[in-house]
Formats: sequence, C-alpha cells, structure tokens
Amino acid sequence: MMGDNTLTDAVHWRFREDSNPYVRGLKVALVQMAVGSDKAKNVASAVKQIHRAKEAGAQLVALPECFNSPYGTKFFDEYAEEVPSGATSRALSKAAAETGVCVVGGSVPERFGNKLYNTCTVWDGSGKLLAQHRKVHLFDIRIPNKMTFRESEVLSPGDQITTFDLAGIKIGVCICYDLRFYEMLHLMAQEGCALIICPAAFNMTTGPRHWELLARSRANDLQLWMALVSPARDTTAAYVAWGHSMLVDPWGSVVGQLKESEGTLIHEVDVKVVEEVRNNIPVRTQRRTDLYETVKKFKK
Ligand SMILES: O=C(O)CCC(=O)C(=O)O
Repeated sequence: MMGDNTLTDAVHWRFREDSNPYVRGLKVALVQMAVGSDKAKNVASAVKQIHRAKEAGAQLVALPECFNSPYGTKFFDEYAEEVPSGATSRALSKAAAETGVCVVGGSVPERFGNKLYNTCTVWDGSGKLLAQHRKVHLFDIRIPNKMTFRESEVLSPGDQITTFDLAGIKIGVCICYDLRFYEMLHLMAQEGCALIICPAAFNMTTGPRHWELLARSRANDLQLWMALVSPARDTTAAYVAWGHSMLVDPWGSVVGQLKESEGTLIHEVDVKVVEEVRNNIPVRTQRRTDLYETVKKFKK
C-alpha cells in the first residue's frame, strides 16, 4: 500500500495516494501527428486525436512541438497567436473540457507584445489553463553541412521552470532543446516530478544520435518517467522531424516507441516505479555535494 512505503527522500518526493484517483498510474497518450502548412487543419487534427485518445482510455494527452505550424524560424511570426486568447488555445481548452483529459499542448509560436516564444500550454480536464512553459533554451546550433538552426533570430527565451500537479502527481514540462540541459530537469526532479513531458522535434542529424540517448539518460539519472513527443516525419518538409516518440521508465528502459509515421503511443505511467527505483538505487541521498560544490577540492 502506498501510504506505508519506504520513501528515502520524502522531502522531494510527495506522491499522495489519498488524492490520487489513478492509484498507481496515469494513462498517457503521446500523439505523433503529421503537421502541415494549414494551421486550422493541424489544430483540427490535434483535437481529433485528443478525442480518440480519450476513447482509448487516456487521462493525459500530449502533442508534439510546434503542432500548429511548420517548424522553422520563417514560419513563427505568421503562425503566432496569443495565449490563452488565440484560436489554438481555445481549441485545446475546449477539447480538454469536452473529453475531461489533461492536454499538454505540445508547443505553438506564441505572440506576447512584440516578442515571440515557443510555448507549451497545459489544460486540465475542465479546460482551465494549468501551466504555460516558454522554451528556455533556444535551439541555436551549427553542424557544418548538416544542421544549422537559430531560433534566437526570432524567438525570445522563457525564464521559468515549469511543473504542474495532476491528481497528486507532479509533472515537469520542457521543450525539445531544453532536454539537453540537465540542470533544469534536475531541478524538476528535486521539486518532486515523477514524469517529465517533452514536446520535441529532433531532426535527421541529431535524432539518430541523441534522441533515445537523452531520453534514457534523463530518466536514469533523475529516476523518473520521460515522455518525448515528436511530429511525424515528413520528408518533403523544410525541417524533417525524427519522429520516434517514446516513453522511458525510471529504470531507463524504453517501454514504448513509435516509428517515424503518424501514430499515438498509449501507455500507463506507473508512478510507483519512481519510488521503487529511488529506494533500490538511492543516489538522490548519496550525492556528495560537499565535494562537488568546492572546485578547490580538485586534485592537481
Ligand atoms: O537538440 C536537438 O538536437 C534538436 C532540438 C530542436 O530541434 C529544438 O529545440 O526544436
């Protein structure tokens, strides 16, 4: 029974069985949808998938990064909307209220004053905005002859770390390149997150090299569930997404993974496994911060 457990790290880990209707788990749906240039069509497709996931029993539905717009700096201004008054926000709120599921709305280009952000909105089952994450680490890379991208040419970075509570389960949100920044996700784990959801769109250069590696590394290091949600691959698009949406458990094992085409991965996230792994391998209480925090202790 959950109440009588052997938590080693109760300060950081606050799973509350009394307030949790899911008891052990949460059925999540990761929607790997095709994204094209027609915004209304993209949003309608996302809404349809939310309803289908609900019919399949999902309690939380997550969409990919940039699901209402093609991914690319030249598109963001044209597709941007205000949150929560824009048409995409309103459609997600309505879908969440109609289905009663929590919707993690991938990301959309958000207009705020004269700035643009890459933003994930999270809606509870009554359609209320639960959280809003603006991508903190902008995707600026240059791999000669392979992949150059500079989000910072048009986007501004967010300055908040985002977590939300769903029926006693704390969930973190990061967007794509954010995943590479261990420190931010580490803070989410310290805050008590059992699951981190990452709407993302890796590409054909970094996808095969780092997608699974990063998902499994974060899950293993932080001992929590990692859910990565990509758009489906479209080889005719200016930016070709890797796909392979996946769910990784706190052991670092991939428990479900899509290929590159459209599909939805539905799987139970058993929060008890977080506690089990943290009790079995208690690295969280064994860290030698006394040593790490003093650079002077390096041997010459
Ligand atoms: O980190 C990567 O390799 C891909 C990141 C990305 O595509 C993004 O941040 O949108």
